[in-house]
Amino acid sequence: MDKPRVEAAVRELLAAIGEDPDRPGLVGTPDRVARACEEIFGGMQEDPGRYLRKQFHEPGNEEMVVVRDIPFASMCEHHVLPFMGKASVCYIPRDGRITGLSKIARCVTGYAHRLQLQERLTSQIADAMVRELDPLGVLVVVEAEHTCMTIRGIRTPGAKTVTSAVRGCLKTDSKSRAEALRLLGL
Ligand SMILES: Nc1nc2c(ncn2[C@@H]2O[C@H](COP(=O)(O)OP(=O)(O)OP(=O)(O)O)[C@@H](O)[C@H]2O)c(=O)[nH]1
Ligand SMILES: [Zn+2]
Repeated sequence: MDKPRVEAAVRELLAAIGEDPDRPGLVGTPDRVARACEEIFGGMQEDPGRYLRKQFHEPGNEEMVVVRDIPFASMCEHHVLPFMGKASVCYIPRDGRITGLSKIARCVTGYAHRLQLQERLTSQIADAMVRELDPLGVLVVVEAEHTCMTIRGIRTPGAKTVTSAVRGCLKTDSKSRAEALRLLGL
């Protein structure tokens, strides 16, 4: 990220909305916003799938694993406003190829820290699981509230968007999928 350029843009935005960027309350704002951007968009400079490379081998284990309700905050690419919610990831390892549980949450956070669409965020998490673990199946469910729908526009606070991405046997085997959805509490 080009921090000086972000700072200049924020200063310009403040002026454009009719503010005085030099008033005492705002002098530090471009720097603060730029630092916030480094954090909020930090996932653009990394491959969040890399976290999943921390793996363990539990030979023969092909039992379902669920990490549920991982909180995240992301930014919608249409309005550059936050959308927040939780992601749940279910997978069935292939011959005991498992990853660290926290690494799944780190992967979610990494992809969330980009300008996103909820649908893309959901697919990217599922595809990273497939790429890094070659599991038998993956199901990702993301539920979020978009502030572009709550603080502006249609103004429907409480409206939730739910997206899913399904790969492998969880797509083809309805019994396994039903079990996954049960473990996800859906
Ligand atoms: N599919 C999808 N749409 C999103 C997401 N985040 C925001 N949106 C939508 O993007 C759309 C952009 O529509 P536009 O008509 O171009 O923008 P707008 O005039 O600000 O639309 P309104 O929000 O309806 O006022 C809106 O319907 C948003 O609700 C997302 O993650 N996925
Ligand atoms: Zn939006």
